[in-house]
Amino acid sequence: MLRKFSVDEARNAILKRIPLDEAEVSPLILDRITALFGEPLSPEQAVMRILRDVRRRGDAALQEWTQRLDGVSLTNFRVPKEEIRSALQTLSDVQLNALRLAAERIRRFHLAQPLTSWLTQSMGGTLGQLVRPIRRVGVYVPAGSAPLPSSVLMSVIPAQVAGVPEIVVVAPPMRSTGKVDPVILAACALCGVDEVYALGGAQAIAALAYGTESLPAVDKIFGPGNLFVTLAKKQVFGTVGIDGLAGPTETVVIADDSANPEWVAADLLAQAEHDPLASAILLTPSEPLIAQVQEAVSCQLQERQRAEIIRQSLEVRSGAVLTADLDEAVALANEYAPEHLCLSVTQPWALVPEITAAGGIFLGEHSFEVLGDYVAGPSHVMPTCRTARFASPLNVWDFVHLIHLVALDEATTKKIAPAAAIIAEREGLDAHAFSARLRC
Ligand SMILES: NC(=O)c1ccc[n+]([C@@H]2O[C@H](COP(=O)([O-])OP(=O)(O)OC[C@H]3O[C@@H](n4cnc5c(N)ncnc54)[C@H](O)[C@@H]3O)[C@@H](O)[C@H]2O)c1
Ligand SMILES: N[C@H](CO)Cc1c[nH]c[nH+]1
Ligand SMILES: [Zn+2]
Repeated sequence: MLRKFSVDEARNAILKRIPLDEAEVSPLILDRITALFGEPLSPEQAVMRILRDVRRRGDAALQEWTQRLDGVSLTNFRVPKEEIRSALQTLSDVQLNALRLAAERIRRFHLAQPLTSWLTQSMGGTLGQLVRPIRRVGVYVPAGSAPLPSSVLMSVIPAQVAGVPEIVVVAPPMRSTGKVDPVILAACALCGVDEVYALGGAQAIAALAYGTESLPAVDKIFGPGNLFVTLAKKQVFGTVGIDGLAGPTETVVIADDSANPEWVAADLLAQAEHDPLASAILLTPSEPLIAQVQEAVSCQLQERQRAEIIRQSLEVRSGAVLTADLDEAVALANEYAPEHLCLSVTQPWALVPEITAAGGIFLGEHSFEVLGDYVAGPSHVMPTCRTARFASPLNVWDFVHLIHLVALDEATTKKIAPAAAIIAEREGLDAHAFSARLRC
């Protein structure tokens, strides 16, 4: 059931339930942690334990955590290259063509993002910035409750467009076989990735960050994941870079009377099926629409295969909120800063100038979010947990870093060095001032 909230109720309930905040984590998750770890721990503490252990004991710890959390006993995590290549044969032509179409559109979108080094001679001598791809990156591909080959494409292709030379993929092993799901391997093969490890959760993030006997560390970690993956990325930041916190999916739909309630309901349920911690919120000034969407949700839910997950996520971080008007809906969305913001209103473009925080905006009923998940073109790896207030969706700039270049000529040096000396003296840094004065 999609519950109805006033704006104030929503602010005090669904909108403040950010899963990274320990107090807001559902009791179900805490119970499972207690069962797994033998004592009550916060998700953050549980993740810290796993990270420390992998850092200390390398592959032995990976084996133990993979057994405990994913239920399989592995001694070799690297997927043989031949297994990656032959996974392509497990796909039907129709599936392969769909992935190819997605890959092509994702590549074209990212090729349109300019990555430019530049030099200027306008400030005396030469100044500039060099764009350098990151040398070795790790891409996490979720597969705990569903294998997401689309996430391979959405991270690997921007990395390739940026010119990253070494791309490593990690994905949890399947409980049934201990292997990475062939559909994930097929997506890797399609992109030409041949370094893949059967590792999931916080243990995979630890291996990428610290390195183990079998997995050389990377420089930066990318990709979406559940609460544990996201907390692990947050905790290893500094040892390695991370793209951001692309955790449990969030969708906000702003709708008016013109919206099709069936479609709105379908879009909310689509994201709610990702995770019990996913968030699916309708913001609308239309009371009749809320009733119609509630009805459509209840009806569609009966047909959905992942109804149990959807039910949980509708309980925790989801609902329909009655706003005074569309302006209030936009203001609330800006406060929440959702990963996806869908505008099912007659004039979606009119709202865009007012939107200040969201991972991606989907305009009109024909730009529904599921297209963004797979085939629209932009990466579906997007900021969650209110980080869209300051973070961006995954893009080619995430895979490079800048190096500044300073090559001043003598005349310019003589002109500006005295100012450097004066500032240094005021800072009380005598050796700096001396160095500058020597050149004046
Ligand atoms: N924001 C984005 O861009 C984006 C994109 C795609 C998917 N997602 C999100 O990715 C997530 C995928 O989650 P998933 O669970 O299906 O797969 P996952 O691969 O992210 O996580 C599975 C792993 O979590 C670990 N784990 C599970 N329970 C644990 C526990 N109690 N303690 C410690 N570790 C535990 C296990 O090691 C397991 O391998 C969803 O939340 C989905 O919404 C986000
Ligand atoms: N909705 C997810 C992003 O939050 C991406 C995804 C992958 N597969 C299906 N959906
Ligand atoms: Zn999705």
